[in-house]
Amino acid sequence: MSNRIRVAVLGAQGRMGSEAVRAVEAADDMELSAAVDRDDSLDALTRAGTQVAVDLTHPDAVLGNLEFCVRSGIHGVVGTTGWTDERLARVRGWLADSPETGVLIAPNFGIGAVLTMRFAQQAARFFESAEVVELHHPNKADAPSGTAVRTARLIAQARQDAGCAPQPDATSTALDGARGADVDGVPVHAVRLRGLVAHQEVLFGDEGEILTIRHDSMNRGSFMPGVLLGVRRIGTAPGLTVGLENFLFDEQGLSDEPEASGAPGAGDG
Ligand SMILES: NC(=O)C1=CN([C@@H]2O[C@H](COP(=O)(O)OP(=O)(O)OC[C@H]3O[C@@H](n4cnc5c(N)ncnc54)[C@H](O)[C@@H]3O)[C@@H](O)[C@H]2O)C=CC1
Ligand SMILES: O=C(O)C1=N[C@H](C(=O)O)C[C@H](O)C1
Repeated sequence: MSNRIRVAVLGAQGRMGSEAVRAVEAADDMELSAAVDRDDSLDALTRAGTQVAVDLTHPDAVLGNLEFCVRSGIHGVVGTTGWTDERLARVRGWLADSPETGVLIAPNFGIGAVLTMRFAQQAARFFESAEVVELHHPNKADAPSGTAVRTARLIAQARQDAGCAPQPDATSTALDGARGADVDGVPVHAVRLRGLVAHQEVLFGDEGEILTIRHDSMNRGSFMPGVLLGVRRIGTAPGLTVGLENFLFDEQGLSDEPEASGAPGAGDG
C-alpha cells in the first residue's frame, strides 16, 4: 500500500480548488482521493480512504463539510473564510469527540501574507495609528477578507498588550463605511476591483513617518506551497490550529517571537 497522503479537495471546481487539485496531483508524497464540488456527496471522501480534506468552498458550506470530515476522522486543511468565535467553538466541539483528528484553519496560505501579519504584529506598538487596506477580485464573497480581519486583530492585541492608547481619529461626521470596518479599534478597508487577485497593505503612522507593509498574491499558485505544508503537517497536529504560522515558523526553525497566533478570535479567517 502506498504511503502517500490521500487528499480530497472540496470546492474542486473553484478558483482555489482547481489549483489545489493540480498541486496535490503534482506532489510526490500525495495522491488525490476525491475532487468534490457543490452537490457532490461527501461519502466519496470516506469511500476513497481520504486522510486529509482541503476545504476551499464558501463560508456557507465549510462548517457542514468540516463536521462531516471530523466525525469521519478525516483531517481538515481549511482556506475558506468567514470564521467567528462561535464557529471556531463548534469545530473545537467536534474535535473534542475525535481527539486524534486535526484541523488547520489558515486565513491565508501565502508565505508572504503570513509574514505580513507577523511583521504587522511586531510593528503595531511603535505607531500611534494603524489601518488595514485589503484589495481583491470582485468575485470574492466576503468583506473584509479573512486575512485583513486576522491582521487587524493581531495588531489590536499587540497594541493592547503594550498598553497603547486608542488611535487618534477626530472624525465626527462620516458617510456610512467611509472609515471602513472597525475590527477591535483598527479600521479595515476593502477594495473590490477587476484585475486584482489578493493584496493587502498595512499602514502605520506616527509623527513624521509612515510604515507601509504590502503583500501581493499575483496568482493562486502563490497559495499552494502553504496548502501542501498544511496537508503534510496536519496529520501530526491533533485539535484546532489557526494560522499557517504555527507550522511555517516551526518548519523554518524561526523564532516564534512575538507570540504566535495561539489564541484565535472572532473573524480569524
Ligand atoms: N486561505 C487562503 O489562502 C485563501 C482562501 N480563499 C478562500 O477560499 C474560498 C474559496 O475561494 P475561491 O476559490 O476564490 O472561490 P470559488 O467561488 O472560485 O470556488 C468555490 C467552489 O466551492 C464550490 N462549493 C460551494 N459549496 C460547496 C460545497 N458545499 N461543497 C463542495 N464545494 C462547494 C463552488 O461550487 C465553487 O466551485 C473563499 O472563502 C476564499 O476567501 C481564497 C484564496 C486564498
Ligand atoms: O477570496 C480570496 O481570493 C482570498 N481569500 C482569503 C481571505 O479572505 O483572506 C485569502 C486571500 O486574501 C485570498
